Amino acid sequence: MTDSTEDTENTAAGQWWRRLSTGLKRTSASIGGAIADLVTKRRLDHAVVEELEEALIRADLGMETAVAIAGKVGEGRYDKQVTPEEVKAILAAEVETILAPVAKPLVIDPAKKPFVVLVVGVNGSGKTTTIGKLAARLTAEGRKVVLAAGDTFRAAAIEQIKIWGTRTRSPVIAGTQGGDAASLAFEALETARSQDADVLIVDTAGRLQNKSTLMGELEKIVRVMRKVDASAPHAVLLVLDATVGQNAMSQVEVFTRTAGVTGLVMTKLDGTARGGILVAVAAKYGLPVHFIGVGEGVDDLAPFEAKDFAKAVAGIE
Ligand SMILES: Nc1nc2c(ncn2[C@@H]2O[C@H](COP(=O)(O)OP(=O)(O)OP(=O)(O)O)[C@@H](O)[C@H]2O)c(=O)[nH]1
Repeated sequence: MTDSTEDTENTAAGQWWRRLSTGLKRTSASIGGAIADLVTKRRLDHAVVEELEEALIRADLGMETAVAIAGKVGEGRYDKQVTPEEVKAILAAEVETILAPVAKPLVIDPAKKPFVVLVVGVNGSGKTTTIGKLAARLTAEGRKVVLAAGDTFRAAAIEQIKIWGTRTRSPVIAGTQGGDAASLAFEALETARSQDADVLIVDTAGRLQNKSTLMGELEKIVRVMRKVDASAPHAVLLVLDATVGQNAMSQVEVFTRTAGVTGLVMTKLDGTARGGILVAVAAKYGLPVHFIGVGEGVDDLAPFEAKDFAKAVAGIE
């Protein structure tokens, strides 16, 4: 590796770190503020540990995780003066331990051509934006991507996908609003195959209010695509909006049952003080987390990295 490549990589990594830590400011400020308030002037005691537990629960890390982490902070430190930095370091280490096993890249198997990625999630969770960002990333890596505007429920979603298609020079297979999503997915897979595409990304509607319709529609999309490729879809990504907090848990439950989710993307971590929800989801479900989103821009989606995320949540610079 030449020096200049190394520089570029360092800069890119540095830029992402800034985006991530800025994006997670609301979460880290809430936790960090609580830690500073709690331990700056007091020796560690039961009450401090309990208050820390509460701060972690408020940041949506989940009851069990919050209790476990606060317990770790207390271990062997009662009646001692600890610094906020020490507590943040323990917090980051514990969060990293929980997240490391789930931080897994989305691996595009070149033997599957096209590699079919089905994207599911409730309305407004950020599916379409994530698909656009993902298409940008994959095309930048030299892959040929085709997009399927399978959220036929909303005209705006179809338009949005088309814009991303133009931006990333990816063909978009789109029907009309109210059209049949499954036949669109079928047509998209045939087209992607005939165009020798590497990846097909399929958007879907996410009307959670009617679970049986949702289930029926997703099952139909899968069934129909399997007529073209019996192994499709090769990845089913569930897009979760971090701002919904604990509600994300029930979404994971519904979609894993109905859509055979293989991995998660968590968006809008920049818009909430409760980014700890990612930790709670990881601790409970153990599903791979592939990407996180910290903004609306094309560069605001990055592969999920446990150590960086843990440091950002704890507010370590
Ligand atoms: N701040 C922030 N906004 C995001 C992020 N990801 C998506 N958004 C915004 O969230 C809104 C909803 O995103 P969409 O991509 O339209 O969501 P969707 O799940 O496709 O929604 P439907 O088309 O209604 O199913 C848009 O305004 C996006 O710009 C993120 O990581 N951070």
